[in-house]
Amino acid sequence: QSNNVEVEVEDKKLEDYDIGKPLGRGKFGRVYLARTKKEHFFVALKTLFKEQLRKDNMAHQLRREIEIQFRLQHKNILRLYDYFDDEHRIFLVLEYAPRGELYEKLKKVGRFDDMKAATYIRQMIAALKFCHENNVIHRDIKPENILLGYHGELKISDFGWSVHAPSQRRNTMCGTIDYLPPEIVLRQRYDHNVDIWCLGVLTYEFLCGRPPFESADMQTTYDHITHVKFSYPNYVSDLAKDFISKLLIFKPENRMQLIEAEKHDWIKQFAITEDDVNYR
Ligand SMILES: CC(C)NC(=O)[C@H]1CCC[C@H]1Nc1nc(Nc2ccc(C(=O)N(C)C3CCN(C)CC3)cc2)ncc1C(F)(F)F
Repeated sequence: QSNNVEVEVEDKKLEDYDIGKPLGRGKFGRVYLARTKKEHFFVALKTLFKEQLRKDNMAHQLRREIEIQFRLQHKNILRLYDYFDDEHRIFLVLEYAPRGELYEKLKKVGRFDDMKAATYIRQMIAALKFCHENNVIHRDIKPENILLGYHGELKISDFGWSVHAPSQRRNTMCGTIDYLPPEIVLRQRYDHNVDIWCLGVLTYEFLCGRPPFESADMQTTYDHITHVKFSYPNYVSDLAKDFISKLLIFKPENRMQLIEAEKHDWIKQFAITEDDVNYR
């Protein structure tokens, strides 16, 4: 007969961790470097105040972030290992990204060259393909949501805005509108192609140090987005322009799909893959 082995999965709790230095502040709470007492495994501990979440009506969004990030396991998607709560706070046990925030790097150097940008974009394509295969739209791709792993590899995070495709955004937007595609600005139905548009905006920002539709006031930004009105600085290579112009297309169904994007010459010529790096 089968000997039913009781697998004892102990739920992690706050006392299972040594709390280290604060890594910074997230949208809804502080983030600390932490380490499991038993395995000495480093994690990022994100603390969220229940009162704050309730006031900002963000509990459903947090539930969705937990459900999605807990399930999606991919090397370019920041892992959510566990979550638990106490009387006033919710704790997310997230993957620690040792090389920090990508937008810090971008701000420090101003803009990336073709090789750096294409290497990051190739990893973003892999992560988005995985999300879309799992019927998840991220909807909030931007440099602020990208962290860097031990080897400098890209890790997207912050699935707070992600949903299952297709959907209609309910919550009001917070933060920058630079990354919004026309169909969301015009409050129409949208699908996974919103992430393709954001990939174009992200590529442009990597190469130029600012997003393509950025302007002094929101109304002008809206108009530039809905008319797809943008121009390239003269240092942007022809291959990069060709790549971006196939993503920033008004009609969602006319945008280049991820399987074509990963085979585009700009990626093939400039992206550095692991095989290029690992010596035979
Ligand atoms: C995606 C989301 C929108 N972003 C966030 O949540 C942010 C909000 C706070 C920090 C970050 N969250 C995370 N950060 C890390 N690693 C990390 C971050 C910053 C540094 C760093 O450069 N400093 C401390 C430097 C050290 C030097 N001084 C000068 C500046 C700060 C080094 C490593 N791993 C996991 C997370 C996560 F996501 F799991 F919580």
